[in-house]
Amino acid sequence: MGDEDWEAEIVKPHMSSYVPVFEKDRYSSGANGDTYNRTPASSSEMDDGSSRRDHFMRSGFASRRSLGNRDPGESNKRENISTMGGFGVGKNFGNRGFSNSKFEEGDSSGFWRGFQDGYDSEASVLSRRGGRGSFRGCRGRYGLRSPNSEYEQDEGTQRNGGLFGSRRSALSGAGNGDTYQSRSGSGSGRGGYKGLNEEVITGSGKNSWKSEAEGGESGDIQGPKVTYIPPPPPEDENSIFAHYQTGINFDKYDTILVEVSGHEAPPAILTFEEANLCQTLNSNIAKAGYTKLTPVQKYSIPIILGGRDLMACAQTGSGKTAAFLLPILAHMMRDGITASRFKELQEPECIIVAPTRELINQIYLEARKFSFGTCVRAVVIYGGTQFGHSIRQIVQGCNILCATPGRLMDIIGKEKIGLRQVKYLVLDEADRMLDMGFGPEMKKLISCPGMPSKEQRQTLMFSATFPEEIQRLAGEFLKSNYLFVAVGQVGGACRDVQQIVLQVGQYSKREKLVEILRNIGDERTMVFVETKKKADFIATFLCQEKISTTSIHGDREQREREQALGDFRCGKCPVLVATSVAARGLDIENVQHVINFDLPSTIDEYVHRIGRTGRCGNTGRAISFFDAESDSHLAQPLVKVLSDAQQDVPAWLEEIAFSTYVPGFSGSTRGNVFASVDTRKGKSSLNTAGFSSSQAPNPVDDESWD
Ligand SMILES: Nc1ncnc2c1ncn2[C@@H]1O[C@H](COP(=O)(O)OP(=O)(O)OP(=O)(O)O)[C@@H](O)[C@H]1O
Repeated sequence: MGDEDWEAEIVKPHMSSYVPVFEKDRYSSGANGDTYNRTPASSSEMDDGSSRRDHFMRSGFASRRSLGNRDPGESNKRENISTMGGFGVGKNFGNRGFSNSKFEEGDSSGFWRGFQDGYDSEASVLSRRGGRGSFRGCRGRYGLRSPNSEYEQDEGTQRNGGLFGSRRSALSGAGNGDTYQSRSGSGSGRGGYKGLNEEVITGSGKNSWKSEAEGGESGDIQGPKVTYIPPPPPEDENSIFAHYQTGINFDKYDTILVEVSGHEAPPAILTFEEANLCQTLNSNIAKAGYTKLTPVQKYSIPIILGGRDLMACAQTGSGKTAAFLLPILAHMMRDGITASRFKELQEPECIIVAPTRELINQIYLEARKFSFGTCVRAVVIYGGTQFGHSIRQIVQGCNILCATPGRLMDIIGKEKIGLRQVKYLVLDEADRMLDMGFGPEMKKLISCPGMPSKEQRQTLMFSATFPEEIQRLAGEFLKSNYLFVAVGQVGGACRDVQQIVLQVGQYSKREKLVEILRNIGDERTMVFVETKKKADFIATFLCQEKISTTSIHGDREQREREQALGDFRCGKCPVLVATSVAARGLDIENVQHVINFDLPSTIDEYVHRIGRTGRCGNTGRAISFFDAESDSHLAQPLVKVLSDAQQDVPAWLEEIAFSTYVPGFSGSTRGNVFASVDTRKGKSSLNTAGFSSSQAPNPVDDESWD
């Protein structure tokens, strides 16, 4: 089958908005590509299976402390993969996929294999390239990713920036054309490097964060100008307050154990009335359909109202957004905020940052909802949209600025935002915001001229996962007496999600996926894959199978991303194929199923992904395809997550976990199943409001896992 035939064969009868572009050039670029040699992650130091199992059991497999350990040996091994691959034998996608096989052919020799090989080749090529992305490692100690991941490719490019070097500087300085964006085309085609999950990274030198603005969004790397202007948010009250129903398990939230650590935590509140919010806020809360506080709200609201810094960790879908928005708005109302008006330089009182465009937009809509009828004006700005549009939104007035990091830094560089008035800095998905991807940007933000010091502002961090390393980094942003709220287990999966893990080899995945989706029928389903190309491929494949599907990933234009999300939300396309860009935060009504076609590289991402279902007391189901060849490093943490969420653990998964178990590592690497609670421990005082209570300080050691 020639290239033309291939293009003709992709029939899209059920595609609405999703129009993948299969450019032959893109897929034949693997001519010199090298194979990524998947390395089984079992690297136990023990030879004998039974003694390994004994040791495994003795070492307390069921205890968090042992389970959380990631094998550094494995980490090293995985780090080296790209290097190995770099000298491996190349396979050409074009030859194997297009020329020799038809799309419908068997998995082992057909397109699928060709796609995989071509894809892997490309990843290897990227990771080998000199200068920018020459060596890829794990995300510090807490970010193992397979080398073929979208994230990893980006990460490799930014790695030269060093742990807290400038992501942008690192990208822009090299000046060679051998960049990710030069390959990936559409979504990042405006010339900027599309960093991590979402941002366009441009610029050069020490003031590189100014360049997106000054260079008309393309900075010093040439590319088309971004002209996309997102549609305005709904104006009618019904749409603003549209919400979905809490589920049958909403009341069970009350039984979740909550721990607050840090000194002099204010007592939790049990009702909205106790929060003493102003009438307008109360009315908005009622219109939003909130009658009862969720646990994270019960604890966080009084803490924030009391002016304290906060790090809060609560399960996915349990209302963290309102937990910070409501008290911030209450403060603003109480302090008598001045109504926004047109000014060239706006000085917002609150800045909220989140890692992805869709998520920050969602937070903005929530802020707009809760501030309805007040003089507080929320504004959202994010990459992939016309820069001038962002500026126009801001100059009209801005009390709460919701932004993705890249666009925020650019707008600050353009001097449209002054930071002197900032009283609240919120990092949603804070562990993501502080990791090596966005950490440098966040550090720059807090050291920008005018930004009040941490003593003078209130800093709030929220996530469902909080690795210990990240908690330690967070200290730089927070006052030393910050409070730590842990609802349930830090990093634990939501119990309302039924988790099923199936052992499926990579060449059987498509067939299994179709089988499952046919059984599911029209129920909304998110299918997660590891790479952008695979997202395109699987979406196309499903459409060809007559399953209405759309896709979202970082190579799609922002317009397409929003259209895809819209089509999924309204049910026009009940299947959304997504990369990690959609793993965190997205709150979409009626997502009944999450399918991990590819498991993510870290257990945290798994927790976030499956949290797209089973939200707000509703139930959901997550099915994960576990490929023993590539996913064995996840076996241990997966067993832990499953058992802690009281899910069935397949015997075969336990076996793999046994066989890959390596004793003797302390629980502090990113492979941890969970971070412990508050890394400061020893200052712990549990809540006094009825869930559990203990004033006894805990020693700072691994025992804090329990
Ligand atoms: N007290 C409440 N009563 C009813 N619904 C609520 C309440 N609090 C939040 N919700 C709703 O629950 C849903 C999930 O909330 P939210 O998106 O804030 O969760 P989250 O904890 O931030 O999740 P994630 O970890 O995935 O980001 C939203 O639709 C929100 O409007």
